[in-house]
Order: sequence, then structure tokens, then C-alpha cells
Amino acid sequence: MREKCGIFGALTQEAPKKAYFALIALQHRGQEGAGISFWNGGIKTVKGHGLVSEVFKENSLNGAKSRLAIGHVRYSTSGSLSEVQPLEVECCGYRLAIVHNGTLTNFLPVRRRYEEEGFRFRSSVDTELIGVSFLRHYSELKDEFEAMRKVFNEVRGAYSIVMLFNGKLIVARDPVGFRPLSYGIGDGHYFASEDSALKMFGLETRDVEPGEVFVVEEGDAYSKVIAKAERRHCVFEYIYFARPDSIIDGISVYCARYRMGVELARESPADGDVVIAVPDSGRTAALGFAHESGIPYMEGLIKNRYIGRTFIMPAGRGLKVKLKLSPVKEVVDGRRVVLVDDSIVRGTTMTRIVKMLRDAGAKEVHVRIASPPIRYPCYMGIDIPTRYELIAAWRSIDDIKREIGADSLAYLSVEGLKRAVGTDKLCMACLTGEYPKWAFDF
Ligand SMILES: O=P(O)(O)OC[C@H]1O[C@H](OP(=O)(O)OP(=O)(O)O)[C@H](O)[C@@H]1O
Ligand SMILES: NC(=O)CC[C@H](N)C(=O)O
Ligand code: SF4
Ligand SMILES: [Mg+2]
Repeated sequence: MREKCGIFGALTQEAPKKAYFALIALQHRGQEGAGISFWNGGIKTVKGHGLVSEVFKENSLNGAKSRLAIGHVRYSTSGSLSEVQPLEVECCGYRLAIVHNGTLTNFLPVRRRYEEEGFRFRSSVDTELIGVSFLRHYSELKDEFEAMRKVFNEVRGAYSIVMLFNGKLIVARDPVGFRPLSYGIGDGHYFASEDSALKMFGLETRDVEPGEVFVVEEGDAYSKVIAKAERRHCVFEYIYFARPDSIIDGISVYCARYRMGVELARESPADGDVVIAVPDSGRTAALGFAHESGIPYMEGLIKNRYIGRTFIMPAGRGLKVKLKLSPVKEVVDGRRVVLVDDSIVRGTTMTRIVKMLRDAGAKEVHVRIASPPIRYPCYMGIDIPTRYELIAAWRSIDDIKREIGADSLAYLSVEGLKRAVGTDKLCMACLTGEYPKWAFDF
């Protein structure tokens, strides 16, 4: 599961430097490219491929004296330098820079319409269409809120965006609220994909509401909710994507993950001697499972913390998993192991780990997954492999159990997941096949 993206925007002192720090805090959301645009009477952009620390060298923001900046970390499998964000967009005599988290569902038909009118796009990324649509409507209406109202009507799908336009920040979250977006206020106005990226600035934070638009300029910040749809927050932010120390739409990611483990232990207990997690993202649910079941939690798998995206040397998938994770024999040898992870996508990680644990002496391996099986594709910003690659798309739980070589296997139910997160205002389309209406109503 890839393609998250993290966005940032601020009007404050030393805004470009703060964008840099916030992007480091959002690095988990995208590691392929990073960039910052700032305002100095016009738009200046510094961006490139790689991690934030690779793109921005010690002096690359020297001379970036500005009180207005936006930033982006990107996750995408393709894309040229021009498509690393912020993206500069021109239309109808205006220019803006935009950062975007999400994916549009009607990108191709709307883009074609613009092309038929004679507009020439400069990139192949959906983000450009949002900027073009905004500028086109702004050129007629001369009002940022009214232009964004038109964008909401025209452009469907998932988008949390920040734009740098005419010495202002224009911020919006789609009316479904697929992707998170947080607003912080203190010595200025700040926006970030997750509030955990704003904590270091000592701000009061709240969620940007679905359908809410902000126009922020020196001395003034206005916001209005200008579009309404049924709320459907991406449940995978809680299961896997977001940082555990983030609060998204009023719900702590850590607590939601912990409760997923608790619910799972209630629904599908296991006879085991020790509970171990698949690090990193499986840890919090494993703790919840252990506490609820009364089985001790131990660290049975250790993750090499330097393995990130820098590991590009070609190697067999098996060797990759062994480099990334290794078992602690003293924890698993001779024991009945309950192995907890947040999710299974293709099943490659789990198959390898089960074997690894058996090789290290585990007597039994009972796999417990703190989310329901992923069976359907996502069109709202998450690059789920095709259905053919999803291990659960057409298989029964029993077949998956055999495939991964476990002694038993259970997934959290959809109801259990809703109880754990504490709301049913969730997009769960990749689990249930029910896609939020607004995103496909075009
Ligand atoms: O079924 P698969 O296709 O093998 O993928 C599933 C694994 O991928 C994710 O973790 P990831 O390896 O991204 O790392 P993390 O948990 O350390 O963030 C997820 O948490 C599962 O562990
Ligand atoms: N992961 C994302 O949110 C991607 C944003 C945008 N669609 C892009 O490809 O750059
Ligand atoms: S389909 Fe799945 S990954 Fe995509 S937005 Fe909905 S819950 Fe999130
Ligand atoms: Mg994982």
C-alpha cells in the first residue's frame, strides 16, 4: 500500500524553515520526492527526488526569507522531476503553487474537457487539474471561496490541498474528508497532513473540516465550510498510514490501533505462550491484543531501522525480508507464538515471517490481523495492487492460512474495526467494496 503524500502550509516567521522541519515530521507519508515553495513577491520552488534531508542541503533554503510557504513529501511509483510537488500551475494569466494529498476519480474526463477547450496541461499528474480548475474559476469570479466552490463541483475524489496564490494560502479538504488535514494556530497559521507535524511549533490544533476552505493572508484568516457530503475518512490512516501520535478527525491513531488489538483478541482469541508484533506498524495492535488476552507481549522480531528506501540494490524478495526483519530465537523457540500485524496486502511479508519463526523454533504460529481482509482496489489515493495481487481478493480465510503456512489465522471484523475506531464515518471501500458516493457522482 503506497501513495500517501504529506502536505504543509504556513503563514508565519521563517515559514520555509518551518516547512522543512514539518516535512521531516511527515517523512513517513512519502519518500520519493520533497519540495517547498515560498512567496517573495512571486513563487520560488526548491524540490527534488529523495528524502527531505537529501533534497534540502544545508544551504538550499538560504535566501528563502518569507512568511509564506508550502511543502510536500511524495510517494508515487512513477513521475519525473516536474511532477514532484509543489507543482506550479498557470492558467488564465494567473500562477499558483499547489501541494496535494489524494487522487482524483474524474481526472481523465475533466482534463479532456479542458483540453477540448484548448487548455494545454504541463504535467500528467492529477494535482495540476485542481490548480487549473481553481484559476479558471477565479479568473471569472475573482473570489477564492466561490472559485473553490466550483472546484468542489467539478473535481471529484480525494484531495487535501494547500495553494500559494497571490501572497495568500488557499487551503481545502474535499467534502468527504478522505485524507487528513490539520490546522494549527499560534504565532501564525499552519496546516499539515497530521497534527503530529505541528506539535513542535507549540500550536493549538484542530482538524480542517471536510468541505472547509481557508483563505489566509497577512493579518487575516477566513474559513468557511462551503460543500457538504457524507463524511468518509480513510480507515487505513488509522490502521497503518498515519503516525500513532497523530489525532485524526478527533480520534487518536494510537488508541484506535490499540483498540483494534483489543477487539481482535475478543473476537478471535488464540492459545499461545507469547504475543509478538510485526514491526513497525503492527506493534500497537499487538500490545492491545496482549493486554486483552493476558498473554505476555515480547519483541520476537527486530527490524533493521536503516532498511528504508535506500535499499535499492537488486535482491530476491526473500533476502529483502531477512535483511529487514530477523527473529529473536530466545523469544520464539519452543513457544506457541501469536503473531499480530496490522494488515496483509500481497501476503509476501507474512509468508516469509511465519517461515522465519518456525526456523527459529516456534512450536505453533497463530496469525492475527488487526483489520479485515483487503479485497478491493482504492481509487482515492492509495496505490493498492491490482486485485490479482491481493492475497484476500478471492481466497477464503482457510486458503490464506494455508498459503502463509500458519496454524491459525483470523482477521478483525468490519464491525470490530468500527468499534475500535469509534465511528462509522469511514471509507472502508477496499475492505467492503462500497465506495463513497460523492467521489463517483460525476
Ligand atoms: O502483504 P504484504 O504485501 O507483504 O504487505 C503487508 C505489510 O506491509 C506493511 O508494512 P511495511 O512493510 O510497509 O512496513 P512497516 O510496518 O514497518 O511500516 C503492513 O504493515 C504489513 O506488514
Ligand atoms: N500520494 C498522493 O497523495 C499523490 C498526490 C498526487 N496525486 C500525485 O501523484 O502527486
Ligand atoms: S479504499 Fe481503502 S485505502 Fe482507499 S480511501 Fe478508502 S479506506 Fe482508504
Ligand atoms: Mg508492517
